[in-house]
Amino acid sequence: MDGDKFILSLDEGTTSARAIVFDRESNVVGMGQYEFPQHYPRPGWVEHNPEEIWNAQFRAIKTALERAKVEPGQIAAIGVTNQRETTIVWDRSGKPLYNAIVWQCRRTAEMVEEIKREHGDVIKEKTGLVPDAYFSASKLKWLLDNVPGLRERAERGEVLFGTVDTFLIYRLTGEHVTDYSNASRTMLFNIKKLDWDDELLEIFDIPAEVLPEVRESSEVYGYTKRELLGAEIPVSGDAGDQQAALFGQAAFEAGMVKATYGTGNFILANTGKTVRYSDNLLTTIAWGLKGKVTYALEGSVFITGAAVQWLRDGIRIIESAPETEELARKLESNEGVYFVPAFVGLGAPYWDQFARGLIIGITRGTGREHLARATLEAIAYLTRDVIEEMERLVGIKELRVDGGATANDFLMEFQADILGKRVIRPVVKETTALGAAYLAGLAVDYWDGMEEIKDLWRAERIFEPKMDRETRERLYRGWKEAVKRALGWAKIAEA
Ligand SMILES: Nc1ncnc2c1ncn2[C@@H]1O[C@H](COP(=O)(O)OP(=O)(O)O)[C@@H](O)[C@H]1O
Ligand SMILES: O=P(O)(O)OC[C@H](O)CO
Repeated sequence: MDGDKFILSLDEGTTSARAIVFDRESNVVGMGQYEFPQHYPRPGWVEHNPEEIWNAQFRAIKTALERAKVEPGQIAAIGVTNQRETTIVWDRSGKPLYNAIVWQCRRTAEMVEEIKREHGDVIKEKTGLVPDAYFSASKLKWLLDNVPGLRERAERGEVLFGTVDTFLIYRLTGEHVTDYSNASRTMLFNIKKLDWDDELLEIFDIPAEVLPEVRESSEVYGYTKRELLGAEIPVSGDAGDQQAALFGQAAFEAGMVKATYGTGNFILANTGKTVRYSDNLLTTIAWGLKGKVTYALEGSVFITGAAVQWLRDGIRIIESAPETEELARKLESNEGVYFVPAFVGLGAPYWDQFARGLIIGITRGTGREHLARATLEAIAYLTRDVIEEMERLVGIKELRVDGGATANDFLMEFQADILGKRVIRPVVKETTALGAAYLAGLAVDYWDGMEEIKDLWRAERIFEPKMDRETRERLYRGWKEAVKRALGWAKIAEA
């Protein structure tokens, strides 16, 4: 292929939209990133304005191209990856009909509790998901039931639904599509039959007219409208951000595991062609590629890096996230202080919508450094909770890590210690964007195949576990006790 061509990856996350230009060796050639506002109309509700997402994303594209000194005509393909589950409805002109309901939003928690009682088993069997307000189905039902006139318009075929990938691809190309990995997070998609499921559509009362077409994660969906960038570029990669990160880590074989440390932590284990079920983990589609679907087990931890943000912006005991490392290293141990950051309930493996945060073990000598250390340790414990559960089903040798908080060496060392496993940090930290770039590039033969991609992956640093087993287990027992005390708290407090 042409030597001076590049791949543009759009990584639309929960708090910011990024665009990255990659070259054939998977180097970052240019990047743009813009935050967009978070809207909290009521306690526990989280929304984004789709126009604000689009504007941030489009500006990021422009900035990335400028910084890379690359013309749109030099882009061989575009890949899209996104915060998952977040639900948008728009009309055929591309105009949003309500704010996006974000994956973190809890407005449908009660609705889901009710649906779960009657249909929990069938939902788990067909979608691989644990019924929770986290997924798109209840959010879409809420919109159809609460936005005046929306259901009638939807039944007339005037309304399009999608996760953020679908919205962006619609704006870029005019095509109404999603990929298997994103569809598998809606709670409306049958992950074995690989199709939207009539029974689930009935349970959630969703008219099929609103649904996008589901495609593989690596194929040409359409071409960018000329008026946007002055070129018609193939959009040919689409995957949910966590699945894209698994791909970007070149975790192509069954048993390979990655953890992404961002706002939350998302731990995914490739299970190959096998659909594996676990009571407390999600079964999800990793990607659809060249006629084959790869599955994964996932543990979604809702709040990890967000707890570090809370130290900074909430109780303001630090000025920047990296400061937590310096503070944590001032102590030899947590001295019995634990922090369970269950701000929005707990996800995997506890799935308790009513858990709330707690800090326990405080004495007169407790200071900032204890809180900083307890926050970082909590991230590692929450990750171990998921890995323990995964190990019942798949053998795990080591953990590949990525995401903003992996810059914290104390956290990485403690993670290796508390897992008793190697933790491997790759050279390219932008694994999510890279995964989407790979998917896009493979579809247009920019890269030859998975073998070439595997060879591009490089470890930057390996963290070996150093803690003795007894200490590790003693500390972890303390964590489990702290979690027990956080469970169901919202209900207790209400009563
Ligand atoms: N050095 C650090 N130590 C601990 N946490 C960090 C550090 N740097 C960033 N973080 C946390 O990582 C998160 C940002 O990571 P990022 O991958 O950009 O997340 P997202 O894509 O979810 O917005 C923030 O929540 C931030 O608090
Ligand atoms: O925006 P991120 O990177 O925190 O990812 C969010 C997840 O996709 C939610 O499922």
